[in-house]
Amino acid sequence: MEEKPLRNTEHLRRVFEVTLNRVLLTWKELQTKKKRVSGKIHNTFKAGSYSVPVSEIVAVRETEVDSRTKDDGRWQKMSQKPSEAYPYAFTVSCVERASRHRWRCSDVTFHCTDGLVCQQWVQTIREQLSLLTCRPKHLLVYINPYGGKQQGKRIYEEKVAPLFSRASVSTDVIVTEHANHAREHLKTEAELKKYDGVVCVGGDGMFSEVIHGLITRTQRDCGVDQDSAEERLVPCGLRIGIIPAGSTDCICYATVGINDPVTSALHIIVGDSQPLDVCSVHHNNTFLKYSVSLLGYGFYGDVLADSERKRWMGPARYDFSGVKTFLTHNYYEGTVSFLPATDVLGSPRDKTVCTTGCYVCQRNGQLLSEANQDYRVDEDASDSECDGDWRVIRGKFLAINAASMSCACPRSPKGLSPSAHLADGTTDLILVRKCSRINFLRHLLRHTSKDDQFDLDFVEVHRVRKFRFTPRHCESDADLQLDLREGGAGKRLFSQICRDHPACGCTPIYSSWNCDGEILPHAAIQVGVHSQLIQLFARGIEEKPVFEDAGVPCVA
Ligand SMILES: CCCCCCCCCCCCC/C=C/[C@@H](O)[C@H](COP(=O)(O)O)NC(=O)CCCCC
Ligand SMILES: Nc1ncnc2c1ncn2[C@@H]1O[C@H](COP(=O)(O)OP(=O)(O)O)[C@@H](O)[C@H]1O
Ligand SMILES: [Ca+2]
Repeated sequence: MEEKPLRNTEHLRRVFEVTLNRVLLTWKELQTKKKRVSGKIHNTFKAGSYSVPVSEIVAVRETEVDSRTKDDGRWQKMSQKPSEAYPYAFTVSCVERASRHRWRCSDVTFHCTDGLVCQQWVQTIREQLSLLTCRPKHLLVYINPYGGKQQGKRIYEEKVAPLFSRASVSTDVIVTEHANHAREHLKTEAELKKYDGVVCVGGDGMFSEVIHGLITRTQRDCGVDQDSAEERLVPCGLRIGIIPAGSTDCICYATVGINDPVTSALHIIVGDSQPLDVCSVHHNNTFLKYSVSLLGYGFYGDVLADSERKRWMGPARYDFSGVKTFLTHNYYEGTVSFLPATDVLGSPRDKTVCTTGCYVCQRNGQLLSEANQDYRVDEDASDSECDGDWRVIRGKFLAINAASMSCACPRSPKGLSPSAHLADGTTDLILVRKCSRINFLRHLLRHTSKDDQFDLDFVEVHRVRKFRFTPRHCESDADLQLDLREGGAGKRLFSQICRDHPACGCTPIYSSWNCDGEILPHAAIQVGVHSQLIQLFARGIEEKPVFEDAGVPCVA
């Protein structure tokens, strides 16, 4: 569609030619300005051409024309009122990129002389928007009113709901009444066919509830037994959106680039899709949990366990428990076995970062489905240093972390594994061996600086498809006999008792797993990555936000 001339209110004294095709809405300035250079008058073009991708238009509406106009923050009368010269107007709301991956909804108003033309513009833009089938129309929203600083409800009502309604996205909203409310509702009751997606308002724990409900429901509907670690899981049909209102918001931060509710709402509205790997966690052929970000034993498990008792502190509980756990300096013995991902592009220390449209994720996803590989956990893998493709490492560990994504968050903007990929079918297994407090502090501090946290001789990192961990005390009878002879059993039993009595100061022999911020009390687990099992309303982190802080959405 082509029309001219139209005016937009950002530049009220300027006339633009506005064009619309399937991809772009563009407005080009028609007016020239006279400039005097060494006594001669020259015509010069000022500013020029502006455009916004149709895919980033949130909504369009006819606008009531006011006889006043705003200039530099003050209302002024113009010599000729726009309402007289251009009595009709429509407003396009679109995505505007601000700093640090933040998106905002910005309005551009176009004035014209003819009412019919104005209506035609609105109708045509609406038609274009209706062709964008990736956009959700009806969403199921769960709000955790107790997540983070307990602002979930307010954040949704004040920042998100108005945007959804402007974009004509309808919603069914459930404010959860107890933990696991969302999970159970999704598993059993929710009429999923009605919706184009599920949105959670909360932190990583709330997201975890939603994926558990959705994945479990999908597997049950498809007759897949979740208890079998070898089963190929069926991908979920519904996309998931996260409105960050939690304490760490790592999943949101690592998939969008920022934990900002308006940005996430806009990614949902424009219908972005980002596939995500999911780890399944089993113990002896019993399904325990799914994880998409961090599975952490030792340090992060202990931080979480301690912090859960201090929920009343809000997000600051992690800082308190972080310092306390650091000072406690517990290490844990056991065996880590893993299946390295040898046939993939990328490695944990290659300094690449997973970004929008990531080639590594696309290629590895493709390779996996072509090869239709089935990496089965070899239950007979012995304690040898290398067993088939599996590698086995025994030792004393301060932390065992599996990062299936970077785990970037406000505390560590580059994350636990800065080069981990969202959808490459692997997880980065980070082993931090027992070391001095000062060395461990060096390692931790490097999460917050440019220095490489893996470049330390007590830290190693492997990109893997599967792994398992067996704590030392349940390794084998032979170990138990040896331990008994060494007088270890008493200490061990004592430690087991003292786990529940931290005041006595004994060193516990077990940690627990931090599974996306939820405590997993089992120490012995086996983990497998399911490539691209779920889809988020996100697009990964945009490499170079185009024209940051521009006054208009996109300057051509
Ligand atoms: C002395 C300086 C220490 C600096 C250490 C910085 C390292 C931070 C890495 C944090 C990785 C966080 C991974 C994400 C975990 C979340 O899933 C989990 C739950 O989030 P939520 O549901 O939103 O509450 N958060 C945590 O486990 C907190 C870990 C904090 C560790 C200090
Ligand atoms: N209404 C509720 N009351 C209490 N706990 C809830 C409720 N809804 C969800 N939860 C639980 O709250 C926990 C933390 O939620 P989350 O949204 O991740 O906040 P945070 O980031 O502060 O941990 C999750 O384990 C979730 O299951
Ligand atoms: Ca991954």
